[in-house]
Amino acid sequence: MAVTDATPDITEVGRIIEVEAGQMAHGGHCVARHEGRVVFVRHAMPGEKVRVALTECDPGARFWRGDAVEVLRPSEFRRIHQWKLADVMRAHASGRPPVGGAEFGHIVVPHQRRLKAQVFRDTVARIAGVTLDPEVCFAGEEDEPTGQHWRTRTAFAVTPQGHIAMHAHRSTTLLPVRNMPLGVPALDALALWDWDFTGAARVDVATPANGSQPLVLVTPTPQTAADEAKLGRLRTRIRQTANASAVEVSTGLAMPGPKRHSPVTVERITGRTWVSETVRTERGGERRFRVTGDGFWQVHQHAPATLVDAVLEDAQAQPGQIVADLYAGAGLFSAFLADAVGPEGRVYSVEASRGASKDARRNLLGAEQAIVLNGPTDKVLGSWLKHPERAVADGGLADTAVDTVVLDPPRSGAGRRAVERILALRPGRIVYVSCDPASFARDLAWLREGGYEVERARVFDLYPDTHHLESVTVLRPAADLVAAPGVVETPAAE
Ligand SMILES: C[S@@+](CC[C@H](N)C(=O)[O-])C[C@H]1O[C@@H](n2cnc3c(N)ncnc32)[C@H](O)[C@@H]1O
Repeated sequence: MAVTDATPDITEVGRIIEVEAGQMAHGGHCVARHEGRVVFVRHAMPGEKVRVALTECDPGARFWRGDAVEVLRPSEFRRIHQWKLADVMRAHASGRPPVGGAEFGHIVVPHQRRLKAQVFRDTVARIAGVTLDPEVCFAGEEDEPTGQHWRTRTAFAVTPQGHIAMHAHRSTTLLPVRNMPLGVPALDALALWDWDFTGAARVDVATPANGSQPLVLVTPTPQTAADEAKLGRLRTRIRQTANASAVEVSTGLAMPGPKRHSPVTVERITGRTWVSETVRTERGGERRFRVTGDGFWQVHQHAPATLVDAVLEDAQAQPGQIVADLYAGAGLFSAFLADAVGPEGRVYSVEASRGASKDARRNLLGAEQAIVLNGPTDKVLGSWLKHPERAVADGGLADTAVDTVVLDPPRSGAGRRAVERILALRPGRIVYVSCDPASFARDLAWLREGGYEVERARVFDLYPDTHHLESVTVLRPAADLVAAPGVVETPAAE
């Protein structure tokens, strides 16, 4: 059943064209041409000949979009999509769109990784003007996993009838779901498809990788939030269902603040408003973290340990050094970096979200060398540059230099101002963790203009069956570097 909330204002949607799929591009689509026009084709693979159902095809548009719904000449790396609702072939045959979020499910996993590395290389070369040859890594120990059962964080929309659902790609169409194969098994065990979420707009689920108590966080619709009787009914239904559940589960309401950017308030219904995560690393030992309901946590069950090991390896933090961990969330990297620099060193854990900084303070308890600074990165760095003498007790640098900057910004990247301020600190090493190759490439171009060069780049497949990728790149002042193998200048796009 598809619940369509809006009809796109496009002509000829659904028309079938035949194309040869070209390179995989950032965003998860192959670039193809039809009668001189570029068509972005999802669910295809480079080199395949496919029939495409157009999903956006305004006659005046520079490019169109479509889904490959029939394969005339398949790639040797194609497989049958393992998630029926996300499989475009079966969806098309039953007259509905596929759910978004598993657009690489038709590709065998090792080839998904090759394509992600190629997308990273192409995007960085086009935007930053440098060709990086990244090492390709993945999370966990499987050599050739199915690509499923890895998500510990999942967000669902809610239909007007109160059922959890997912959106079709670039659409307001809601598709109710009865399983979520990318989720860890604990997600299916909750059977959220049988809960009644009437009055809710969104449901966020955290199913911790260590198997501890999951948390279901329900965001009411604005109408429900404004009506105490409706909100009360939603609360009661959630409490009764959670209490009757075979699985012990925490539940809460995520209440938006009065203004658009006000922080969300998490109200407990059952259990607790946070989850516990355990991160077992090779380089830094094991630590436990507390993450409040709406706070950021890496999505893949093995991502926290994988990224901590990568950051520790690349940062090479030494006892007594000063490290700035920017966009630090609940203090994941800060905690391990604090152990690496020891009591003589210092780690500044800089994070904009108040809730995440509160978690970071708890997670870093006992590490006197870790200083949590709550505020936007560019503002914190701006105040360091303006008042370099400010005392450590006041969040300042006390006239000391920053040895290493680790940054892990959101999808939009760090942006010009933050990059300029990182450059002004002149760290000996910058470790850039990114989940978006385009914003990373834009920031990288500025870092290179500022005199830094890439020493090493790695692409991590932390989002199997999707087009998303994570990268970890180390930069050092160009003067300190002998040209790294596999880094080649390419002309940047205008
Ligand atoms: C990709 S997450 C990384 C969190 C952490 N490094 C981890 O791995 O758990 C990005 C974090 O940046 C925070 N953030 C977003 N904009 C920010 C800004 N301008 N300054 C500081 N933190 C910001 C978000 O709240 C989020 O916690």
